[in-house]
Amino acid sequence: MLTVRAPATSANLGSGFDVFGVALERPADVVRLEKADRVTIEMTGAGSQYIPEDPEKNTVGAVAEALDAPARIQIDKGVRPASGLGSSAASAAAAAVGLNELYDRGYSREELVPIAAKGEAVVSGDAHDDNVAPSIMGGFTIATEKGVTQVDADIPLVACLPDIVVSTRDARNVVPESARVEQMVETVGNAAALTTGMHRDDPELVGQGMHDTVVTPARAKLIDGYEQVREAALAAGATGVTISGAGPTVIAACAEEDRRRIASTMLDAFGERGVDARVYQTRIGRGAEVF
Ligand SMILES: Nc1ncnc2c1ncn2[C@@H]1O[C@H](COP(=O)(O)OP(=O)(O)OP(=O)(O)O)[C@@H](O)[C@H]1O
Ligand SMILES: N[C@@H](CCO)C(=O)O
Repeated sequence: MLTVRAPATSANLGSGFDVFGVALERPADVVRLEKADRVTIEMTGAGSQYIPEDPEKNTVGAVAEALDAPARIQIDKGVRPASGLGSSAASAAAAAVGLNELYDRGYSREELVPIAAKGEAVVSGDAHDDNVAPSIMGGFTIATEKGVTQVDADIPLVACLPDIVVSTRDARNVVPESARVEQMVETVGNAAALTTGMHRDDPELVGQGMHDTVVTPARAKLIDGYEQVREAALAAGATGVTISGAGPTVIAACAEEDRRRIASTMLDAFGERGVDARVYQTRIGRGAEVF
């Protein structure tokens, strides 16, 4: 059997709604695949009891169909679904990379991004590239209609996942339909700062660029304790804090030496609201790996 490890991802990063994404060093999904006459899916791991094994409803089914690559697919979830950590995308990315190899289809990593995004369309209604792109290509990615730009970057991160479920579909329903020109100007500045920070491996600039006044405030209302956790993380030294993906994970950029303190502060802040949470001390990492 072929084994693929595909990382969790954090999309948006505040100012890059539906465009920016990063691969996380941890957690990750591990997917095993072997050729078969038809697609079958077996799920284990975090939250797997809530994920359908029906190929029509699981992200990997659409990927196998797009690649005309039927297989027995075993998914060990390291990334809980509806987390804002690109759970559905990690499985889709692993399937795209693994089936491409198993069936010798010859697609490049960049060409596999829209194929994996077909899996995302199964769960959220739209084919977003911003989670599958970093899960396949690693690093920091800028996904637009013209394709994906990838930058290797090294930024320490803390991802704090509360015991709250926010589906991408619900989080998209609260996104404002329009923004003021001043907000657009601010967003362009922040996105440019963040991109430059990624090139320089500069957590200060990345954190500064994570600020967003358009989408994040609307979504924050879906996450009990978001403001308190954000303020606590900033007070503990985080350079920027925002919602990861569609939430409920809250993600902070920081300097290496502050990461442990920020992680425990974020856990405590959720705890003070009576919300259980788990925390990943992580960093920007590699894309899907085949073993
Ligand atoms: N292989 C899969 N792994 C995880 N979730 C899956 C998979 N296939 C289908 N799903 C469904 O996708 C939904 C979770 O996806 P959703 O996009 O809401 O969360 P996410 O991927 O963690 O978040 P985000 O995209 O915001 O980072 C759940 O309803 C789950 O049942
Ligand atoms: N960019 C997407 C990521 C989740 O798929 C969103 O924030 O809705």
